[in-house]
Amino acid sequence: MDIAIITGASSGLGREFARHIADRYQRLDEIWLIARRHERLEVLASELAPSTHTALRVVPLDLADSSSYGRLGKLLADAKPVIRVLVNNAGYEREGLLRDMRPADMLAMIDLNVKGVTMVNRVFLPYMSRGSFEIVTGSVSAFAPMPWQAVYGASKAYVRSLVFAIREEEHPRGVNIMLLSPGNMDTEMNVRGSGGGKIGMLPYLDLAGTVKRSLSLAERGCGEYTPMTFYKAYRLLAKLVPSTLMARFTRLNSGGANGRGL
Ligand SMILES: NC(=O)C1=CN([C@@H]2O[C@H](COP(=O)(O)OP(=O)(O)OC[C@H]3O[C@@H](n4cnc5c(N)ncnc54)[C@H](OP(=O)(O)O)[C@@H]3O)[C@@H](O)[C@H]2O)C=CC1
Ligand SMILES: CC(=O)[C@H](N)C(=O)O
Repeated sequence: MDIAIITGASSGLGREFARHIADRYQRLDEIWLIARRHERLEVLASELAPSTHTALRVVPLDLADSSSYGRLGKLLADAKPVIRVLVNNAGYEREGLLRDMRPADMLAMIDLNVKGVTMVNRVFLPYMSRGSFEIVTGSVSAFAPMPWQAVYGASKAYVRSLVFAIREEEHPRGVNIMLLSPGNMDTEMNVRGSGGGKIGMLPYLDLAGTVKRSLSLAERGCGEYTPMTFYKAYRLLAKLVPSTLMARFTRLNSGGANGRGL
């Protein structure tokens, strides 16, 4: 049985990936939609069902919760699928001065963006084989230290390092892993116009275009995709300039520039 799996499918970028995957890979036997909000996933599955022959499986799980990995392992052991497409996308973001942040928010970012993204790989990679590919959603926030997004940025820097390492591990057996590093997207996490910092004034990506291009690049074996010239230039700048200076630059563009600090 050939399947695709999308984490964080209940909204934003993940939901867009689910729509495009259902349309683009009509020969899949199943698409598994994972997130916490069960009803949202059911609505998406019923929206997609009329236009695809692929079965849609709703898998409501909290990927920050360690017990979920065992439950996924059991599902996989029962179904014994070949995972053709994996979109490891679920993520959580809260901003603020680290010394003022709610510990629960900080832990939620670490538990999902670091532990969850890692364990999704551990659980699913053994079921991928030659020709399969994975897209992992990082962020431009990984390129340089981000005051007011210190934990989030660091969690995405972890993702970036993890992806490039396991990409090499998987390359010999023909499984491609691609890091997608988006800039601003108008989703529940980052509703356009809602933030106080200057980061919200930076360009927003087109979700459909980002998803289409990500899928075609990952199919072709690409390792890294940062949409938009603006964010590609920022990636290059962050490579050339020392991190301590970059952090000063990113502070001026963050919530801190407005004294927001949440
Ligand atoms: N929006 C932006 O500007 C940017 C976003 N990103 C990254 O893009 C990815 C997608 O985010 P985006 O679509 O923007 O935001 P959304 O908030 O719209 O989507 C986040 C998704 O992750 C799911 N999720 C959150 N917590 C958990 C959890 N504990 N277990 C399982 N699923 C969870 C949510 O579903 P549910 O609540 O139902 O569990 C939802 O489906 C994230 O990794 C984010 O960090 C990167 C750069 C910029
Ligand atoms: C560009 C951003 O700061 C965004 N909020 C993100 O999630 O990385």
